[in-house]
Amino acid sequence: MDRSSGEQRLTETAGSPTDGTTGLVSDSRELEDVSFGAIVDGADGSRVLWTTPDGLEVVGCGVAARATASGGDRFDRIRAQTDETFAELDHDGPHIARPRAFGGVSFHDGHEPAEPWTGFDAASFVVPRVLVVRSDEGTWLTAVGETAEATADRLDRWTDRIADLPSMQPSGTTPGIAATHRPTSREDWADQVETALGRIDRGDLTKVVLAQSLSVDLEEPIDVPGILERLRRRYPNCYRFLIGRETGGTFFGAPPERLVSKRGNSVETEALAGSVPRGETPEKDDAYADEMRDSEKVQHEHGLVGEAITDQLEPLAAELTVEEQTVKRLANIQHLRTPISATLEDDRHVLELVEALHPTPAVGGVAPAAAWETIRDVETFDRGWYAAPVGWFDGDGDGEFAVGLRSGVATDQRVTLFAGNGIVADSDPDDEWDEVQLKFRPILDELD
Ligand SMILES: C=C(O[C@H]1C=CC=C(C(=O)O)[C@@H]1O)C(=O)O
Repeated sequence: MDRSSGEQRLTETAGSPTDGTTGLVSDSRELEDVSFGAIVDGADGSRVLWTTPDGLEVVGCGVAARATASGGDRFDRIRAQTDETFAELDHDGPHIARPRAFGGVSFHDGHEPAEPWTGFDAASFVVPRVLVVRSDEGTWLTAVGETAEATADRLDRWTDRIADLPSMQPSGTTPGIAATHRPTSREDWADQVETALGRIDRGDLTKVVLAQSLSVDLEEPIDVPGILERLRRRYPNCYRFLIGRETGGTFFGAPPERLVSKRGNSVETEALAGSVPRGETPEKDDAYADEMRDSEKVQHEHGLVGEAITDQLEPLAAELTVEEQTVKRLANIQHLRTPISATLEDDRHVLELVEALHPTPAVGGVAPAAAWETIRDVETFDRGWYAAPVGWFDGDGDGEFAVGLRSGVATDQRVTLFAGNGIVADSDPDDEWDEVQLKFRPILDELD
């Protein structure tokens, strides 16, 4: 371990990240099992964690290459930078352990990083210097450096550091809540929903997702890896992510919703919209689920999401399948879910699909421009990276993105949480308020 500072921190600061014009070398080594929480917990500087409901887990530390962009062409600009990085990157190791770029984009393309989003540009990805990947193909350590020697040296140092870490990381204790602040009061919310309903009534739009933020002052510094470990146990069928910046905060969450995954020409996505609580007994649980399935309002709200996704994918797909609707049950809430898969007509980068799909009406609305305008007009906080794509891609343009929901951005002793709900013609402000509060719960419950 690097103990030069006197602390047992895993720093990865040597050298400056490449801008894509100098080549990189990466190499991998198989590891015994290791606590991913302990790696992230011990890391200083840039760190990422990504886990999927189907069992892929990745942590990354340091920055071998970085791509940032803002404005309407941010996706193209990220691609241009990372295409160059990956073209110059020579990987020696199994495919599962290949270097990947992790990051995300902001909900609005005009985003400017300001508190609590300091450090989070409108689009930003890093290829970490060190990656640890766990899947059914084993656990692998990958190091990335400017030369074969630097990479081999990094691989040796990190093998030793990781061997010193505990193989089980305690999942920690809650930090305690000192105070909460709501930029959106109940009255503000009722007004915002009424404004949206007025626009829906006028025919400007049919659906808009309105959101709220909730700032929480903590009694102790937050332990984000510990919270994510506890969320793993309580929400096993959700993604989990953490994006920590050298300066600025840590964005993290446990989203239930896949935006898109792409491997070769196979694409998987889903419509996830419509919410009811869990029942206290199996009978009440089923009754809520039936109520959601039978609700014309919820089916309308859900159907708009499926239609928008298929409209976006159809021009790119040789084949498109909309599967049967199901109910996705999480520990505290149930959602309507329709899986959608496609075979692409031509070779595409996953970022092209992300750009085409974001924002789906599960977080934006229909028509998109009118929904966007309504969100900008009525919301009283900065969405930042909330409800926006977060995930990874590789040098082949394959990758996976979740929607950054059930999420928050943390700085030392403050965390700002976000949650929203779809508003359609029959929405009632009080019911919508209650559903939004349910969506704060996954992280809020881990704070106190
Ligand atoms: C906007 C959120 O949830 C979306 C995903 C599932 C169900 C939703 C709903 O019922 O409105 C939302 O579309 C959020 O969690 O902040």
